Amino acid sequence: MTVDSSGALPAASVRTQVSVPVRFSDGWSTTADVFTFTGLVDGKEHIALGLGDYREADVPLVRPHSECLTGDVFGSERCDCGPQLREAVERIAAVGGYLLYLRQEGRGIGLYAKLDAYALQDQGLDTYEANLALGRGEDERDYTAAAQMLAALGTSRVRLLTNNPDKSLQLGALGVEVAEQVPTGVHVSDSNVRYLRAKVEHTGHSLALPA
Ligand SMILES: Nc1nc2c(ncn2[C@@H]2O[C@H](COP(=O)(O)OP(=O)(O)OP(=O)(O)O)[C@@H](O)[C@H]2O)c(=O)[nH]1
Ligand SMILES: [Zn+2]
Repeated sequence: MTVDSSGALPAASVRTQVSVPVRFSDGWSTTADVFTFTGLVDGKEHIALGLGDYREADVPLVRPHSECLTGDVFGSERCDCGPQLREAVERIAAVGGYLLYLRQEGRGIGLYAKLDAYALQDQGLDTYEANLALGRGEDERDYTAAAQMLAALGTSRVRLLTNNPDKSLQLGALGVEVAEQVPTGVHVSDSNVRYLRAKVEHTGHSLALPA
């Protein structure tokens, strides 16, 4: 986590706000206000989507979603990212809030390293062991930029849409008041069940999986 010596979050501000019509392949559609930022600590091009009546929401529903090119864009079934993203956009639009699309591919190790980790998983390592075998952390994500984005959007209190306790802990430590951690659905398949089980065992994700 990155805060200055006074413990304050470095200031960021909204750079651009632009309206984008969104339509998923199943036909469901909405309009999102897409926000870009200046001053984010890691210099990455994270975006926020304002969905539904986000301006009016008392405590907005917020999902910090880590980028997964294979799952979000190509529909890979090795993970649950694509269905979680689809679910999150609709649920947030229903009540008002933000989807933070964070450029933290591969839990922060990047796309090529994630694919290297997949190759190691095919030899028997689990998703966390594979990162370590590559000389990387199990999970290298830092949510300072996410906290900056929320501050820039004028949001200090959120309902956090996640099963990942580390997202709540880190954002809480960065000054975001997490009024509630709201679980996402469990999108389990034969292809991703090992990956989901490893999340429960290694990082305490709140996921009810079949025995
Ligand atoms: N290193 C690595 N990253 C993976 C693997 N499978 C998926 N990912 C990445 O894991 C991240 C998943 O992020 P999120 O969808 O925010 O999921 P999460 O941290 O489990 O938390 P919630 O979904 O909010 O409960 C994405 O960045 C994916 O690219 C893997 O096998 N190895
Ligand atoms: Zn994924």
